[in-house]
Amino acid sequence: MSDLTQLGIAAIRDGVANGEFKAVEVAEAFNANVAAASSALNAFIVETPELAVQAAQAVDADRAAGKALGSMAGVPIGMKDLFCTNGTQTTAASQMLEGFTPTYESTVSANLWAAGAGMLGKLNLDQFAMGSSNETSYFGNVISPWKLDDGKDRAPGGSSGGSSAAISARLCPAATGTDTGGSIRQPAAFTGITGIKPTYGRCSRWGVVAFASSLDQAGPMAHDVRDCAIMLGAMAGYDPKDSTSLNLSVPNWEAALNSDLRGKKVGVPREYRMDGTDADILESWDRGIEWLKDAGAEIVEISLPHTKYALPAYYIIAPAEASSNLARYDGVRYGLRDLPDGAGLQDMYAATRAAGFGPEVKRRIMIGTYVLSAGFYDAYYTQAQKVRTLIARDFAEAFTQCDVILAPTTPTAAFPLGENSEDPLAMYLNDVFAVPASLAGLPAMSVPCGLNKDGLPLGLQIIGNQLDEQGVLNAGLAIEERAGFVAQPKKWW
Ligand SMILES: NC(=O)C[C@H](N)C(=O)O
Repeated sequence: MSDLTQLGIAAIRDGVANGEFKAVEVAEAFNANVAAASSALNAFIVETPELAVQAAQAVDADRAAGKALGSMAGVPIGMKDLFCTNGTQTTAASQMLEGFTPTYESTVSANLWAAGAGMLGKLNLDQFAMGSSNETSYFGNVISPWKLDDGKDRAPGGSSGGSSAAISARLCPAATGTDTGGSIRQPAAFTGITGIKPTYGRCSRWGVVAFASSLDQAGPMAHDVRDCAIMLGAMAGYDPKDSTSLNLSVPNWEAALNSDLRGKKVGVPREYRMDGTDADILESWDRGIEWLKDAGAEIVEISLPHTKYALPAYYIIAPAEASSNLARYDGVRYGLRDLPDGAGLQDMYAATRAAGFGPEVKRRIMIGTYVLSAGFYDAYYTQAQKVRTLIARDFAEAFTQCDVILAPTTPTAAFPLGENSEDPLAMYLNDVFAVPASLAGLPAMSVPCGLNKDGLPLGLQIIGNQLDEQGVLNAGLAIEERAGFVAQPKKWW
């Protein structure tokens, strides 16, 4: 194989296991790509080439000794900088945590290392995972490798934009993401890669910097459905350290992949045909419906009547939880401390939080504090929780009529950087198709389905019932096989 960085997880794992190439060669090839793209794409906050090589050496040694290899053996990955990594700086892309080096490892990253993966570095993201374009990062925005002739820099999506950019530019074959309201799916759609948010509770949140704890879920981002199935299998599993972790065994999703959808019903939600959605996206949705029919599925129209309330409910619940979670950054325990001369404790809190949080994080803390305040709690927070229940019920009802749901991932393709940054509502609208599944805790995936008329990637979303990652992956595979998406960004970095 001439260019090892063109390979995904399955091909690397198999090639290392068969002795076609060494894990160290793979790590070095990706390290070289990371180094070459460092300043142009800004996808990594910290690069750890030595850790990638060390993990690969251990895999090569195990293979030479005839030991059994893990499901991710020899695969170097990028780690979203929201996962605590023992001994490597973890910042959540904030000034607040700049220089914070955890003394413990998140459960998900520990699971990946135990499966034989190695770390290429910590990936950039929107600050505290709040954003849809990566422009809220304290370390500067990631630039999507996808460029058009207009020469404009485009958003790689967010919040997992370092992950999406790095995978599509072949700086890593896969990366972790987290998804609170679209943060895996929207960046995957913007960059022509695949990403799945599993059922809430599948992956432990222990050691993941908290944003909105009732919504936050980790998941894999990779080139294709098989790679996502493999990596999710390595990430997931019961963890007594996370009280919302599901005490269930992890299915072998890869072994059960099957794109034959005969006997399956695919729901197409009427309410997702929304004004403001690009014509290209609506066309790709129609094509997706035809592909799933071709795979043997029966298409049924379904109704998710409370869809239009999902976005407002999300932008109440997520900030409410964020305002509570982020109260811990007080300058006392860890992270930044700003202490003006002669100041007291209150002044220290205020100065620390004023300096350490960026504008979007402050906006959400203020919204969250407002909707939780005594006079407004019932009017906003309680109402939003009721809406959340109705949305979950809509899905439960829909899944009596279909097995999986097909929808667009985003209303538009990747937008130029700066285009939405002055208008938070326009930015939030990007999440319109993603947040309903988040509020209901359902598994949902984005699969690339083609390019729009300008040449930018588009994604289709598959939403499944609770715990039915397999159904989501199988429908995703049926789309992937028919879309034949092989486009890559033209290399300019
Ligand atoms: N964190 C996420 O899932 C991204 C979403 N756009 C948000 O800003 O909340």
